[in-house]
Amino acid sequence: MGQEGGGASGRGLCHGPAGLGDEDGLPVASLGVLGPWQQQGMADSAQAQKLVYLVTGGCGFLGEHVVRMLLQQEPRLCELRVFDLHLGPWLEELETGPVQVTAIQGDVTQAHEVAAAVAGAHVVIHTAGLVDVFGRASPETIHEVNVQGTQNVIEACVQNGTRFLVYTSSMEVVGPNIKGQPFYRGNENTPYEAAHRHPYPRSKALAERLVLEANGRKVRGGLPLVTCALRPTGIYGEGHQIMKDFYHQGLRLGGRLLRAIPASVEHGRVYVGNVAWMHVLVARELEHRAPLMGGQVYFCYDNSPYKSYEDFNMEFLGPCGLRLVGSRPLLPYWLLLFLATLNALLQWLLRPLLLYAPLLNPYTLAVANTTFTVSTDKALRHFGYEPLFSWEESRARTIRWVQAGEDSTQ
Ligand SMILES: NC(=O)c1ccc[n+]([C@@H]2O[C@H](COP(=O)([O-])OP(=O)(O)OC[C@H]3O[C@@H](n4cnc5c(N)ncnc54)[C@H](O)[C@@H]3O)[C@@H](O)[C@H]2O)c1
Ligand SMILES: CC(C)CCC[C@@H](C)[C@H]1CC[C@H]2[C@@H]3[C@H](O)C=C4C[C@@H](O)CC[C@]4(C)[C@H]3CC[C@]12C
Repeated sequence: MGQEGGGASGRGLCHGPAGLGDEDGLPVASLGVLGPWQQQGMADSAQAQKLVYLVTGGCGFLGEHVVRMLLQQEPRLCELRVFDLHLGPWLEELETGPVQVTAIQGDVTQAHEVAAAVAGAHVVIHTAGLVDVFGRASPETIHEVNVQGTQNVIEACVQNGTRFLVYTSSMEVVGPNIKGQPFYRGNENTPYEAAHRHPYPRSKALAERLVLEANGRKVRGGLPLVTCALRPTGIYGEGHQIMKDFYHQGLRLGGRLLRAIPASVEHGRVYVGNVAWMHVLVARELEHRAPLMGGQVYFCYDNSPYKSYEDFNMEFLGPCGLRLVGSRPLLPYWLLLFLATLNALLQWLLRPLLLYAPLLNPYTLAVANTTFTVSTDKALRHFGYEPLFSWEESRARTIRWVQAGEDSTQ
């Protein structure tokens, strides 16, 4: 991918918020996008292309879906900036088209890099984050990326006159909490004691609070910032690495996975395409419904069935040839907890020598073993959200992706 110095190219075509100028300083690469079908859609639209969007973490699992969804579903898009620590090779596949796609390699912990990327953007969708519940990164690093990174994004919006900020939060901002209390098909108003010890949910909760408290702050030019936060449950779909890990583990075990969690424990899941669609809709509607939506949180939901983590995975892994052995957990809970604790101890002991970060640890066991599901229509009431993909389609797409055996989401 070619890289350019200086400000993001293509901005001359789009007008920044309140006519603010751009800043220089980041390595960027401009990529035209949109297939012919999308271009047709644009031609049909009477709306002028004028908006500049920035997606942080745009090369991650969710971020890539948000980027592709914006290109398909946001006809007013003029420039789409994709900001990530690691730019994905798939960006290169995007062809020249009416929307300018600008790839920006940058780090959210570096305030000047974020400010340069935000300059001239109308809307920021902040999905970048360090998703680590396995002890791969230090608590300090998780805090720096998730909390300081989010603060940098907010300040960049304020400095640059960018008025609309959508933050990808997480269900873990609420729970499961350290007491392992169930949250059964709750909504945004369901009382629940949100108490965290783990660095990841703690960082997401702090970052979410920063975003919500920033709602109403005056940005450059004097208008108020409008923010909101989306809280996905466990996301699945094309690009979901943990699903692939379970698939390969099952293949290694001769086509079997061993049940560890009771089937009665419900774990909330949502299809990545619907999460992306919800981000696009929120970003679009924030301007018109600022008094209603500003400072609000929304769980991300769709029609995926309520099941245990393992039973849900079998909806995809079953058709790929795997079998879940046991109608009840094959190991007693106390033994699983012992193994999880042993893993944590080994991680700590081995840390000076190597990184030992298995999927099973006391925290992941608690999350998988505690009912946490949502049932709400807040997003429908506030901004007309309905899932774009049915459960059948979400399932079929995910199965196709697991079977394809590649890492691309397409
Ligand atoms: N995966 C889930 O089930 C889930 C559920 C709820 C919420 N979320 C949230 O959704 C967001 C995206 O998660 P994901 O599952 O796509 O994770 P991911 O790791 O696939 O994507 C995160 C992206 O952020 C980028 N990033 C990390 N540190 C960065 C930095 N310092 N500067 C710039 N970019 C950086 C990564 O390179 C990556 O591309 C995260 O904020 C996460 O907390 C994820
Ligand atoms: C006990 C073992 C059999 C299974 C271990 C599974 C474990 C790795 C899974 C279970 C639940 C998963 C989390 C859940 O889906 C929701 C989220 C929220 C999101 O913000 C980040 C990812 C995360 C924590 C999932 C990580 C993997 C978990 C813990």
